[in-house]
Amino acid sequence: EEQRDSNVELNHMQFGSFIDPSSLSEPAVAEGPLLHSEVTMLSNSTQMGGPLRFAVDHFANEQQCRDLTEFALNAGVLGDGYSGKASPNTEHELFQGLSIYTATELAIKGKVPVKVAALYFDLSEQVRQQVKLYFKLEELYPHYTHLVCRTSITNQTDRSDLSLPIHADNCNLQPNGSCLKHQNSLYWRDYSAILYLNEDFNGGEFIMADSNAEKITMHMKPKCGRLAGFCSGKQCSHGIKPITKGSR
Ligand SMILES: O=C(O)CCC(=O)C(=O)O
Ligand SMILES: [Fe+2]
Repeated sequence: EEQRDSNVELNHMQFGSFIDPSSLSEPAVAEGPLLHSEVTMLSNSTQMGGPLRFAVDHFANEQQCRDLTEFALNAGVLGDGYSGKASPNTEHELFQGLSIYTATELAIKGKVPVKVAALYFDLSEQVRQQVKLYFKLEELYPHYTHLVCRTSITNQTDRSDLSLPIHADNCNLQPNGSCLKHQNSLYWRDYSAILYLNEDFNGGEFIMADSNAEKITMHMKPKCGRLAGFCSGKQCSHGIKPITKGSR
C-alpha cells in the first residue's frame, strides 16, 4: 500500500456503536460459496455493518501462519512500498513488507525455502479465488499482494493516532467526504482482502467506517486464518487501531 500521503487522517473518530462480529450469536449466512470445507463463515455484510464485505475463519492453518509470520519478520523489508520509510504511518510502529516477487527472488537465491515462498503465492491465489467466489464475480484480476508486518516500538498504550489511518484502497479520501480517483490512488482496484496470520499482539483491530468515513462501524480482532474481503471504494473505508505491543 503506497500513496497514503494525501489521505486524510481521521484520528478523532467516534468509536460509538460499532459491531464486533465475533460477539454476534446469529450464525452468518454466506452470500457466495466458501472455497473449501475447512473455511467457516464469520460475518457477512449485515454483520460487518455495510455492503460488499465479509470475513471467514480457518483460511490458513496454524503451521502456515507460523511459517509466513516468521518469513515476514525475518525477511520483511523495512518501509517496503513506502520508499523505505521504516515508520510510514505512525512513529510508534515499524513497517516491514515483502512482495511475491521479492519472496520468489529470495527462494531462487536459496535464502528462504521454496516451500515458504510457494505457500505465500498459493494462499494469495486462494484469497483471490475466495473473493471472486464470494462476490460472484466473473473475473477478478490480481494486482498486488504484500506480506506485511507492523511492530510496536514504543509500547505506548494511550495513543491518539492509528496504526493505519482510515482510508479507501482505490481513491484518496478527502476531508469533505469525497474520494478522489487520480493517478496515485490505485483507482483500478475493485476488491481488497487481508489474510491475518497472528494474534499475539495488543491492539491492532481492523476497523471499518461509515460511508462518510466519520464513524467507526465495526472492529475485528485479527487471528491466524481470518480473512476479510471488501470493496476497494470509499463505501468500504477502513483502517487499523494502534498496535501497542508486539508484531501484527
Ligand atoms: O491490515 C489490515 O487490517 C488493513 C490493511 C490495509 O487496509 C491496507 O494495507 O490498505
Ligand atoms: Fe486498506
